[in-house]
Amino acid sequence: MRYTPSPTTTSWQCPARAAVFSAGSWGTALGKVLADAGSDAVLYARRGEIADGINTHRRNPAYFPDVQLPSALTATSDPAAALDGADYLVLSIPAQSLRANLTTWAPHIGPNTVVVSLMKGIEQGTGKRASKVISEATGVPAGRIAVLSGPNLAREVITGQPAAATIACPDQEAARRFQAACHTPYFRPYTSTDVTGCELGGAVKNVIALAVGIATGMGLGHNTTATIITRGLAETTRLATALGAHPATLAGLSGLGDLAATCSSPLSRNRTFGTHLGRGLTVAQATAITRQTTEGVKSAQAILDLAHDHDVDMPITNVVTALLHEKITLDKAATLLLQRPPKPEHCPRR
Ligand SMILES: NC(=O)c1ccc[n+]([C@@H]2O[C@H](COP(=O)([O-])OP(=O)(O)OC[C@H]3O[C@@H](n4cnc5c(N)ncnc54)[C@H](O)[C@@H]3O)[C@@H](O)[C@H]2O)c1
Ligand SMILES: O=P(O)(O)OC[C@H](O)CO
Repeated sequence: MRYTPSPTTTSWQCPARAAVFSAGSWGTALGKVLADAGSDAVLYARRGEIADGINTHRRNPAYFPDVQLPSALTATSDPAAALDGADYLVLSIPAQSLRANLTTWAPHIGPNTVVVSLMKGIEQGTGKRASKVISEATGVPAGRIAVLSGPNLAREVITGQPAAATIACPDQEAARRFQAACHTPYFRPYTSTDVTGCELGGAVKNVIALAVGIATGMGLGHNTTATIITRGLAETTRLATALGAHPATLAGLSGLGDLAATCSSPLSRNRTFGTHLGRGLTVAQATAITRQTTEGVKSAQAILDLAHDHDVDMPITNVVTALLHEKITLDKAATLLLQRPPKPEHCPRR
């Protein structure tokens, strides 16, 4: 039986105005969530034809041509117009392009606008999480920077299938307000103050999903993928807690929840990219057939550098990074993981 979402209710409606930058997969899906929650949502689209498609035909022709969008979700190609009077700036662009884009957009951010990051990547070269990049590039204080992360495959969310997420912000009131702005009968956000755990759970799960994809592409079965997921969560938790995260966050929606969804779904771009590698494609070949943002490919080295800086052992991330740089073969990757020295299952750093 197909799941049919119940009609949108008005019980959580709030008159917030949210500007979502930009109109890719997750931006469009979260824009619809905000509109369905009763918020006034506007998408910023770089390409005029996408904004036109949304305003005229209620469709995003590039990302979800088959999905009808609500009339409360509008679009513009003018960043200043999108940000005019916005209570929230919701950012959903590739993490590596964040700093440069914010330099252009920052002058239009209002003095009370809360910036919400949906991004699951770590900046190359600096090892910085999106919230830190936002604070540096815009001067917005930490209390006005939130992160939303969880098991949120965009196509499932935009078609109204039930999902939940974590909204983390040092200012609990700001998190609660954004929770109200995006709470619908099919999308249930929880609040947290653990921004570090939330962001690292989201970024590292992409690398672990690459590893699961590689194993799947090599024809390996569920014991192998379950082992990668479990040990992947262990190394994610080691890194996140070394950087100050609460361990419970990694067992929550933005940790285990997202890891489970991403590692098990063919909708995941990271898992799919890994599958291509596992089937023998080169990184260049896999990149050429991947049209959308695959954060794990760009963030793996930065995550590994962070781990080295904090003396944390991340064997799966290490092997995935070596494969992405074509320093080892697939056979060597399996050997490297399985022939590590024996150790107890639970160790804080190793
Ligand atoms: N798709 C999902 O299911 C999903 C779910 C949760 C989180 N995320 C995260 O959201 C972020 C965005 O992912 P997505 O899936 O929407 O990607 P996408 O590839 O579908 O869309 C990316 C968007 O960013 C824009 N963009 C691309 N390069 C840009 C640049 N250099 N400067 C400015 N804009 C640029 C594109 O025009 C597009 O609107 C990623 O960090 C991803 O990890 C995605
Ligand atoms: O398609 P991916 O691999 O970027 O994953 C999408 C989301 O992060 C799942 O929560």
